[in-house]
Amino acid sequence: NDLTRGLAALGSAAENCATRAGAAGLDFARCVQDAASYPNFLLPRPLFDEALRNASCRLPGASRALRRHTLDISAGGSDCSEQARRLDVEVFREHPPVALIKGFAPNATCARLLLVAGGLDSLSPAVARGVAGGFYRRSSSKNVANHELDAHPALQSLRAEMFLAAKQLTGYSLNSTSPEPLNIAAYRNPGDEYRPHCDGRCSGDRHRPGERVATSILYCQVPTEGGHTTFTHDALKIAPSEGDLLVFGYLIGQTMARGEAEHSACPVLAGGKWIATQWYAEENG
Ligand SMILES: O=C(O)CCC(=O)C(=O)O
Ligand SMILES: [Fe+2]
Repeated sequence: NDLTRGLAALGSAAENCATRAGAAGLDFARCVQDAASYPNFLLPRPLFDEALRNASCRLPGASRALRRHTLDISAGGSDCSEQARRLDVEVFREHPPVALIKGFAPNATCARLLLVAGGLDSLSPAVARGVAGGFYRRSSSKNVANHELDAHPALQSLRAEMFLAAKQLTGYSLNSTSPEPLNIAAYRNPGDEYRPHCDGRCSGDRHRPGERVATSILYCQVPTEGGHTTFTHDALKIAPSEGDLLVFGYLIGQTMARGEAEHSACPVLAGGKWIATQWYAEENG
């Protein structure tokens, strides 16, 4: 029938376009749309997004950075000394930004964070779209309350540095006085994943003061196979190392991005993965 044919066409168009999308400038979503003459088959939008996302997960190798630069951040240490750090940054997209900071957090900081969170066994099935442990988000997670985090100088400065880095890499003014809690998430079983979604409102309309505009993901454990973070609409496939921090924003001028904000965690194929996600709200709320 039409749906089956449409899905097959989408799938192969997506594979095809994803392989070619390594070349800068190719609009992956547009390529798939044109090749599969979507929406002629009248496929629901989520199926289109699924096809894009599955193709981006199956891309051979990872995306290459457009450019690299260094970032100097200095968060006041617990002894009030200024500790300046110079970090290597890989930029994968300029607007809205997607950038990976290499070696952001040492192993010991991740270990401390996990200890404070109560260990991986204390996490509960993650909730997405109001459903826990569902098909949409197969992982487990937990929020670490701000007062728990702030009780540990190493974690307090970890977060201070996250905010500095996120501000500098996005250029947004972010609310650091009342941050959202840090979210710990683990993908422990083969097939665990987080299907394509947006962290904020990917509505394409004018942004509202004080709403969520950026995300950072600290990768504390990366799987040996699979589990990449992908940006569905431009076939970006990020392959971080342990300790790296991914920062991405979803504002285009004063407008909330749409497809550019959509991302996913590909299914873990081997090994385990755990991350710490910080969501950032704009300052004027
Ligand atoms: O696990 C990932 O790579 C993505 C996680 C994510 O999208 C989130 O925590 O909002
Ligand atoms: Fe997300």
